[in-house]
Amino acid sequence: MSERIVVGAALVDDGRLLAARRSAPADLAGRWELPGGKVEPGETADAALVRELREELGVDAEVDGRVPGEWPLRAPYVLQVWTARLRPGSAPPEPLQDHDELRWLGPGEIWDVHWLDQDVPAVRRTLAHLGAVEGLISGPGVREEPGA
Ligand SMILES: Nc1nc2c([nH]c(=O)n2[C@H]2C[C@H](O)[C@@H](COP(=O)(O)OP(=O)(O)OP(=O)(O)O)O2)c(=O)[nH]1
Repeated sequence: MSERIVVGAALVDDGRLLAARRSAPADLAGRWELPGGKVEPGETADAALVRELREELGVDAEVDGRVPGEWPLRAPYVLQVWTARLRPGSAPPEPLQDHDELRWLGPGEIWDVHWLDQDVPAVRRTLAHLGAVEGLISGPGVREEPGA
């Protein structure tokens, strides 16, 4: 079967990254991820991300660019990450669907949440990308991932 893309948002606001705690399915519930979802047939990745963020979080977001790389999830899915921001006037994110808690993580807090195992390399790469591209997130306050 050909691979199917799951898009995750590195939604950044005021130098903080949004993490979302999954409420389902049972084997993923309680673990933290980048909000997003599956790209539907005929849909572009960035359109899928804007749609998922509206459905899941109730926000009006715009996508900036893709974090280089692709991370395997349960076959046939792979995770791609795009940086995104809230449009002016957007409602603040709320856990409307798929999640039961949200956290804006500052530079020193990124590894305070229990990310899904498969998200850890994607989050690590995202931080490096955000630091390089926008000077966001990374900086003297960033603590190393435990055990990295
Ligand atoms: N959104 C998202 N999903 C992830 C991440 N990491 C990870 O393993 N996944 C998995 C969980 C799900 O099995 C799958 C994405 O499914 P989803 O439930 O978020 O997608 P969706 O909104 O399109 O859901 P659906 O109702 O159409 O199944 O990818 C991540 O960082 N973000």
